[in-house]
Amino acid sequence: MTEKLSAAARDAVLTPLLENDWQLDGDRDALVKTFHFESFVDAFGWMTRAAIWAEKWNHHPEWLNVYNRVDVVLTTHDVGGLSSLDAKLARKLDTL
Ligand SMILES: C[C@H](O)[C@H](O)[C@H]1CNC2=NC(N)=NC(=O)C2=N1
Repeated sequence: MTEKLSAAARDAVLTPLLENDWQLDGDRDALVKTFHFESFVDAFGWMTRAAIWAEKWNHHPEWLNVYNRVDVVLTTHDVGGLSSLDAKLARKLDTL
């Protein structure tokens, strides 16, 4: 069962991500980050790799691709805010 990140867990989980260019959208309790690539093909290839992990974990990003840029929003719709799954997916997106 996915649960919202507790107040106690938030700092430890979110601090490394915020230090790696993720930002908090406080209105939606979401993590947001823009990824830049050399080309559309690079961007779309990265999205394809990300999509495989998202499907494997049944946790899916909201994202917008414009040419070589991908704007990503991570939040957990089922709980109305951030869960550990968002942090897990954020860390994966940073490594792909
Ligand atoms: C029914 C299905 O398991 C759920 O809707 C999953 C699918 N992917 C999801 N992705 C995200 N980001 N949040 C969710 O709450 C979510 N829930």
